[in-house]
Amino acid sequence: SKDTCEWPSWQDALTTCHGPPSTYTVKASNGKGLGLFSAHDLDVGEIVMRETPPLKISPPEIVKGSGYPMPAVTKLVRKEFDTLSSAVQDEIMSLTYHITSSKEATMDKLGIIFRTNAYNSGKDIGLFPKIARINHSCRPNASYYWSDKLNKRIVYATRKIKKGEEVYVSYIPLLLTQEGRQKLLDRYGFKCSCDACAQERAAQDVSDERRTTIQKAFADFEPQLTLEPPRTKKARQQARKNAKASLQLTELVHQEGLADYFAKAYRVAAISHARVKDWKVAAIWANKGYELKYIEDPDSPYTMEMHNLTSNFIANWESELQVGQ
Ligand SMILES: C[S@@+](CC[C@H](N)C(=O)[O-])C[C@H]1O[C@@H](n2cnc3c(N)ncnc32)[C@H](O)[C@@H]1O
Repeated sequence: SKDTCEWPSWQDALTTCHGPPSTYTVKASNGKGLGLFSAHDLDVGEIVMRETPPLKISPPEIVKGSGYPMPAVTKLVRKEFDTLSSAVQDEIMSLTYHITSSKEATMDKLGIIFRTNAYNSGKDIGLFPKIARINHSCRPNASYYWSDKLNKRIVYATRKIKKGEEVYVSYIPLLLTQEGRQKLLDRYGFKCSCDACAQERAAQDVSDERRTTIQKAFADFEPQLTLEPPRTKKARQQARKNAKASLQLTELVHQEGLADYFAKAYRVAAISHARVKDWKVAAIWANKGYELKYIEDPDSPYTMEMHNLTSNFIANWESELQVGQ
């Protein structure tokens, strides 16, 4: 029997196939080499795939200004690679890679494959040959995180994904203009042709403007995200302004479809409303943030923070209702 069964015919195959249905297929993606496609409809938070890295290294020290030293990384990777089965070795050697200079053409291809496809995974750097087939989008429909506990990288839907739709993650921070994003993607050796980058000029300008505004708003909010109540009249006025602006921020993030930043915006809205003692609205946003983060990792510090804030705000809201009775 196979480990997984092909979707959508897995139901017919149930009598002969004892593995779970496969949740994705890998096939050609227009202009992007191979890509990963969902084999069925996925809701927000549903898992696309989970993968244990067959190859992991504990990285050497970073050289200031130039990152990890390639010769040392390659040596470590080669040592681990030699212990793998030939099937896994072949899978790794079939991954795409990007050479950044003519000097690199003579270097060990394995090191370059590792650089193009590996991810930080806790204290180590790991290679995930299946996840490595996921292409980049500047408006992705999936995200991933590393679970130390499971020793797996987990890819999950951040927006609804239809059966047959390509799954995308982001390789870079997304709160940049199209030009800024392309500069970062140059390192990966491709011109991005995702939905967000392929828009016509006018729509592109609107999108650039939104991302720049969102970036600035997050930075401006950062020092004000404390639960300390405002003491002076001026500070109270500012806090009221902030509460309003936080709703505009969540709206902008939604308009731009940047699901990776939803939870961050909800946190800003929750804390900003708590500072003006609007406990009801604060509790609603904190709970929305909690639900999103719970999907990703029930035990992460962010999830815990949102859980504590939600219960805190609800308690305040309830005591306010009792006083009002
Ligand atoms: C980690 S691999 C992703 C899987 C790859 N398409 C393959 O065939 O193995 C990264 C490479 O995929 C291609 N790629 C990923 N996202 C892309 C995009 N949005 N537009 C064009 N090419 C893309 C680039 O060649 C990039 O170097």
